[in-house]
Amino acid sequence: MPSIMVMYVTSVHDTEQAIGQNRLLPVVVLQSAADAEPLAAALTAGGLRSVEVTFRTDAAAEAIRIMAENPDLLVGAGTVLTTTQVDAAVASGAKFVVSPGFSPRVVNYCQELGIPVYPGAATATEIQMALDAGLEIVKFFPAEQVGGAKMIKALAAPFKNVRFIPTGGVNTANLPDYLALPAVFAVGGTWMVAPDLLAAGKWDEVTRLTAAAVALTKGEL
Ligand SMILES: O=C[C@H](O)COP(=O)(O)O
Ligand SMILES: CC(=O)C(=O)O
Repeated sequence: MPSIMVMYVTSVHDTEQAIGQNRLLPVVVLQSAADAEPLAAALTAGGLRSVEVTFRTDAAAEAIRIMAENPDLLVGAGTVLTTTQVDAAVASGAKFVVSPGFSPRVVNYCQELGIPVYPGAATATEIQMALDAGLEIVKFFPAEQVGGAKMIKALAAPFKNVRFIPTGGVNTANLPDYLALPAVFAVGGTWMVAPDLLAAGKWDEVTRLTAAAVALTKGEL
């Protein structure tokens, strides 16, 4: 095996620890890589250790590269739909890959590279596909629209070892419903990194919302 494999295998544990520590995964859509550094600083100041930067914009790869330089932040790539994007994410220093749905091609490729991958699985069939691929942590997207915390609770009954990262429509009002479920590994969302906040460079507000969300995960609010 190439030595790069050893590096990634080590990082599976580190990755899960970093995401699981906060149980919170901000989903970032950055229009400009120039915002990557202040955003990383704002998130870590709010107490977060992990972030997903989506390939929904052309700035993604460069933003990941810049944010990955922050030693306090574990940076992953989101909205990864192709193996070409996996390559771009890895080259930029992404430590994990997230997809909205289940693509055997993307999953297989990530596994070949040894980079942790969290594909979307929102039905029993998709969860079984993930299990067949040897995965037990999946994205659950779009969470609120497909049944929310109740749906996860129902799916967790037969799939006892599966853990979910619900994303889509989560906010401070429904966050506690998700966090109350042991099957929820972490909760994803944009509310602390809303596009209008990023566009306006409101980094203090990003930190405030992040800190409030982190406090919620700790049951402090
Ligand atoms: O994966 C990202 C989703 O689009 C989440 O967005 P949202 O938290 O604004 O619903
Ligand atoms: C929705 C999601 O998880 C993603 O875009 O990666």
